Amino acid sequence: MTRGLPDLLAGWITGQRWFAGKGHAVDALAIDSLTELHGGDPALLHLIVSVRQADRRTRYQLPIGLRAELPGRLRHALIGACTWRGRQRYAYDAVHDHVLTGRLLAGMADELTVGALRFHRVPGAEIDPTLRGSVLTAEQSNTSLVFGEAYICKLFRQLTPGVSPELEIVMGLAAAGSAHIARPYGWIEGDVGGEPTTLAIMQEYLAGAAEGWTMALASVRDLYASPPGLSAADAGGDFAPEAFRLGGATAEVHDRLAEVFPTGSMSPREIKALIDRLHRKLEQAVGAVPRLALYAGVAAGAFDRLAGITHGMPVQRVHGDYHLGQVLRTPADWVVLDFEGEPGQPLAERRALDSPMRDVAGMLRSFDYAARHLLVGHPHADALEGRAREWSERNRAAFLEGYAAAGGPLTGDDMVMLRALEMSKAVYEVVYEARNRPDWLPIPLAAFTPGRDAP
Ligand SMILES: Nc1ncnc2c1ncn2[C@@H]1O[C@H](COP(=O)(O)OP(=O)(O)O)[C@@H](O)[C@H]1O
Ligand SMILES: O=P(O)(O)O[C@H]1O[C@H](CO)[C@@H](O[C@H]2O[C@H](CO)[C@@H](O)[C@H](O)[C@H]2O)[C@H](O)[C@H]1O
Repeated sequence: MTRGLPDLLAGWITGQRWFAGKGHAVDALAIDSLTELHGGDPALLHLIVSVRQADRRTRYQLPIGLRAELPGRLRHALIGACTWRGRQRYAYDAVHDHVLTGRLLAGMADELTVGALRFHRVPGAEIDPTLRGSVLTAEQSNTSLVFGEAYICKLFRQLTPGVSPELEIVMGLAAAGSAHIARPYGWIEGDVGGEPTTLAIMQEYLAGAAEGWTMALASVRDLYASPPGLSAADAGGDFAPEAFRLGGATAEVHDRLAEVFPTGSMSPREIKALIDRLHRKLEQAVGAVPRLALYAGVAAGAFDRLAGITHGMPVQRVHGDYHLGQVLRTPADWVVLDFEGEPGQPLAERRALDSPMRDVAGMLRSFDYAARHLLVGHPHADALEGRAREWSERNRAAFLEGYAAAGGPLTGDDMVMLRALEMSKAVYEVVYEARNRPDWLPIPLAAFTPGRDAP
């Protein structure tokens, strides 16, 4: 059997970008399920493992390759040597081996069931099983494989039992003919904790598209390099027209989501519960990042102002983790990716109806990130601070204008909700950056400026 494999994996998993428990020791790693997707040499094992860290248990999906000899092209993916069925094998991260990832594509094309894994093809979609897969090199919470510039297949790393909100939403929006999503082709499902669970989703790969984050950064760079005194509007590469258009696309996506999925209203009692929840999350975040205590009053004030909303607020399905890295600009329009909600949150919370301001808040935060991230470690950061603020405010305003122009609601109550949710997102980001990119911590901390109201 897999003697030694759990130990090998426990040593390796903590170093992976997608590992969510950074900063805490791994007490134990157990293999919950093992499916042999391809026998022989190379072999492909599909593992679901549980990682125990103090009182928390997190499940991860690991496609593992096994070979008697490891070719040079796979050295970087090596996990270690182990014994498999009495033979010495090199275990490695199989996502880097196109010979093995082809099995996933073929599984979806042929709608196979292999052991506990069920491969699905979207009705009417044609999948070419011969395309070669390669790993997308992006800063990601998951791992995506691009097959021949035609499809992109996202393998969820951290697993939460249940159908992924992303699959649900992409299928719903595709059926409704939304122009703002990448067409779905297939998905992989397995049982986790006794529940059918989405393990991977494959969509159309938008080969020529530019990421919103990259476009925004190019614009910020242009502004920083322009002569002093030139405004963001006059410097080359102004992003505001794109921010306006993105606001419009966001309102259209919200509109479609409200059409396809249930909607509701958040009562004043539920708003009170939301205020309590936001305060609780703030306290937890201060526990995790004590420096946040200095800024917590600004966030708490914004949360408390929600009590002034006396008529309730409309709620619906939303994106949940909306930022510039989740939108792609194709020649035609903006396309929205990754409807997963905040990674690591319980599934019920990620699927719950919420204020569409949650997404508007996420994107406003992202404009601030884009403006400020080049200042991290910059020798002239203080001198550029004013320009960062100008860029951020200009693009935040343009986004809101585009949102409102396309029918997105932005009443007084919406703005109060927006401010509270923006503060809540910044609190989340403080914890996220402390764990993943400590150098970036000043970016979300700068959000807690007293009296700063959206935009
Ligand atoms: N359909 C697509 N076409 C082209 N690139 C894509 C597509 N979907 C995702 N990407 C690229 O992959 C990156 C990560 O995708 P995402 O769904 O956000 O993964 P994660 O949930 O792991 O963050 C995106 O930022 C984008 O650059
Ligand atoms: O991996 P996901 O895309 O689902 O989201 C997580 O990682 C994001 C970072 O890649 C993080 O976003 C934060 O950084 C972005 C720039 O890299 C910035 O545009 C976002 O505004 C900021 O929140 C996201 O919060 C996290 O959930």
